[in-house]
Amino acid sequence: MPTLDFDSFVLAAATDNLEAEPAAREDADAVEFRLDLATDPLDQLAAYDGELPLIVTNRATWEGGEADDEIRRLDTLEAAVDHEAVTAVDIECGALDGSIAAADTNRARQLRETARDAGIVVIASVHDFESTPSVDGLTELLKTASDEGDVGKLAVTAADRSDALAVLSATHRAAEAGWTVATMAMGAAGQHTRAVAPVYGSAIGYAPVDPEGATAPGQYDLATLRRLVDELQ
Ligand SMILES: O=C1C[C@@](O)(C(=O)O)C[C@@H](O)[C@@H]1O
Repeated sequence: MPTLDFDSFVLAAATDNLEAEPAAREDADAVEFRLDLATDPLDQLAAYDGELPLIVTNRATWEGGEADDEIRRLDTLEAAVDHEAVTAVDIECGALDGSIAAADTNRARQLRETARDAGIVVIASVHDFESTPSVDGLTELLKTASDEGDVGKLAVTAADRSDALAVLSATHRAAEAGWTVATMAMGAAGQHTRAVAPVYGSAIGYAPVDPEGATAPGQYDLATLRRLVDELQ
């Protein structure tokens, strides 16, 4: 099973069903397994014998996902990082930096250390499903996220081209500063950033394994994102 260091771009195929992994092999470098959307996620993991390394995500409801019990959410994530196919774990930045009052910050930090001890990359993520902050605001968020994780990930919602451009500018600034980041603007106005942000240094892109199963607004299908990224790089 290859491990990924995120020094070069990683295309993650998102799914709630690990049995679909063979369909992603041609275009993806990894699978993002969305535990919060999956049925029996730990059983699926135990049965996983696919080729692609896994990024495990158990997205909290307070960050746009479906995992609503914070203790159970982190327990499941901790059990998941034990699997040998797991190369990275996504932990919401708000759970790590204490900015979400309800989050069990200590647990999340403990999980981060457990993951690092096991050689697993920590992706500290921030999502904004409403809007796009200013370039300075985005840069600040990327700084915090990349301080908290090995990769700082930021997905915001673009209403127009200026928002999309702000995401690209902040990505460029972050890469120039030497931070490892992953960025994208969600929504139709931001769609092209999914292909273009990697040119400015974004280390991860996401597309659904099943085109009907998008995990965020504005995602391209997997083959399209692979082709666009490869052509622009
Ligand atoms: O954080 C991200 C990025 C994402 O929200 C996107 O916009 O493609 C998709 C999610 O599955 C993933 O966890």
